[in-house]
Amino acid sequence: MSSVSPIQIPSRLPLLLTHEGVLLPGSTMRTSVDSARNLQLVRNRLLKGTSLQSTILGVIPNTPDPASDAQDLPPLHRIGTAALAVQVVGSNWPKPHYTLLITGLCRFQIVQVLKEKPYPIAEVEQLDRLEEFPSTCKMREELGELSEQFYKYAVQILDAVSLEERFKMTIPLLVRQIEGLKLLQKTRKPKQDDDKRVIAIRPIRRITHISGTLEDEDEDEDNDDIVMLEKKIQTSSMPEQAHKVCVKEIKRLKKMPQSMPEYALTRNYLELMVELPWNKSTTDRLDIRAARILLDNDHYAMEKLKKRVLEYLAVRQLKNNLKGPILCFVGPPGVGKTSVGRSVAKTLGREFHRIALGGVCDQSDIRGHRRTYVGSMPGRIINGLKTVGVNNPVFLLDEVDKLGKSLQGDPAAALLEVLDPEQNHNFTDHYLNVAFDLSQVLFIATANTTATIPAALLDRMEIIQVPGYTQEEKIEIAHRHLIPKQLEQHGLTPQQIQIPQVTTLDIITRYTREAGVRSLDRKLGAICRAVAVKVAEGQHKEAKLDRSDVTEREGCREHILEDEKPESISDTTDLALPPEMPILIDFHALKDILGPPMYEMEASTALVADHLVTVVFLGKVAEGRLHNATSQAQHQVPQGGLFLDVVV
Ligand SMILES: Nc1ncnc2c1ncn2[C@@H]1O[C@H](COP(=O)(O)OP(=O)(O)OP(=O)(O)O)[C@@H](O)[C@H]1O
Repeated sequence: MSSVSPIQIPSRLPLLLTHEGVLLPGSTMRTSVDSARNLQLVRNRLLKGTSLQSTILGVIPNTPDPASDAQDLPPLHRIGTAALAVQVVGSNWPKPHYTLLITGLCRFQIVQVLKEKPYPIAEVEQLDRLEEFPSTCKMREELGELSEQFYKYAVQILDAVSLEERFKMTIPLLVRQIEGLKLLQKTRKPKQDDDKRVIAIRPIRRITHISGTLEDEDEDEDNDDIVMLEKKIQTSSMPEQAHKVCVKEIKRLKKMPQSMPEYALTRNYLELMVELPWNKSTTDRLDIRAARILLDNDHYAMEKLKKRVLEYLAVRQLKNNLKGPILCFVGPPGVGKTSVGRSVAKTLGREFHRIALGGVCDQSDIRGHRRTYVGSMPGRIINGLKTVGVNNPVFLLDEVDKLGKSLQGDPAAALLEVLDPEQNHNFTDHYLNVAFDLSQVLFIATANTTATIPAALLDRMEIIQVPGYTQEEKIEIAHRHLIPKQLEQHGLTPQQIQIPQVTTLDIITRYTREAGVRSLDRKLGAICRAVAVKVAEGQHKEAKLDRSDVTEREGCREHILEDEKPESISDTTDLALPPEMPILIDFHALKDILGPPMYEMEASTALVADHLVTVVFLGKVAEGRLHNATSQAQHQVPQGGLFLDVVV
């Protein structure tokens, strides 16, 4: 018991009759005042009275005040709460109305009603010691507040004057509350990433801190991620310098509020750092004989290129860790430069990554942006390493001759550091801001011409010219590589389609004009698509001419009479017949699929058969066309004839 003498409430109290909610000692509630007696009470006691005593009211629960004061006072609840009116807010519209903010002080019991009008006044007996509430009775207040929602129980709690009795009443209510929360948790679906620890912690959190539970869960997940990230940093095999930076950054991240924009930036940075293949590499398969077979299998002709690539690989086999030259394949489009690069990666058993440099005019594309920039990210080299996941891939720098220049710097200058074997073991991307060792990466560059490659870059590379193909080479490439690839892509088999060499020659001479084979490949794709439709529809009628007929007609196709023409692929008149295999692609089928020929034989090459010496004069033409025209002319010179190629 406290030695301080208890505060006494007045022995006569004006009564405020309420029927919504129960005010318990120590709690605060807002109550609406709109009935006659209660309005009188507010006007006379609270709005007119100025002493502290005039603000103390007796709040009687469970007793509705009649609408008019002409009616008798209803039977009053025996026990009430003495309350302090803290705030009065009122309005006269649409009818007089007040809202009171009242704080419960202590219980009292009505001894006798002294007056009924204009508002009831009663003689009361104080039941609680008033000074106990703020200090020792905190528990009682909390228990009271928690059970406020249960109106009927609240009235009973109010009636329970002795502390023991009050505990007896509130404990079952608390147990019910806890059971309810447990049930709620069971019905919630557990998240996939919830581990046992999280589940074990959550029920406790819910009971102690019910509001904002979802936010807590999000925070938990984020914290778990950071713990994982920290573990990854500790176990990663990054160099010491990078490790130090990561440790510093994760310390900052832990202290940072998640709402800060820098939080996401730092997190992304650390995630990249742990993902990078600092020490992860593939083992090279350096078998020159196997490499030769693989290169020969993948590419027809290109002897010079293949020879140099094999030399390069042989030196690598003999001397590991070669700081050799960077190979740069230069040639017209579609001659297989990229494709050879891919084969080199395959022969070495390394990962392959292509970096298209065409149109790149900002040096941060190569070297990344500093982290202070909004939307900063690493450059293409570091991105490529993250994609392949090893530190010794084959990087194909495609189209180095198409690098641009702008106010944002010269990307070619940034490439100098990447390609220099003396410097690239310390390559520093602006985003990472720590050195990454690129010395294990095998760089191969491709270009269409050396004319536009910056001199400093050209100086670091060994140029290997890849010339265009002759017609014979193109026919071989088509039949060995392109047609089987197209058939496979279109789900066709050699039993369903037959493309004779003479047709291929027709495509090469009449439908394409190129040094490489890309257009040829596209035309073959178009043929395969058309045949795929026929095969799928089952509406094809076999072309009636056999292969010998085709050979006979070579050179005099234009003179075939209309009635002698074989039925073409577009003839679908006889729908009842099943398709007869294989579908032969002859000149007429070609015309149906690809349309009329785009190029006719050039006069200069058509006439060569009659002359022993042919001179081809060519003006200013593209490199690819020049080679193509000369190779066509060379092809047409009869046995024993002399071919003279004069370029003006
Ligand atoms: N000698 C060859 N043997 C087999 N296929 C070839 C040969 N030359 C080119 N090809 C095929 O031609 C296609 C185009 O080749 P690729 O993309 O490598 O050309 P490119 O020279 O890199 O062209 P660009 O300069 O436009 O990038 C590929 O499908 C490739 O397989």
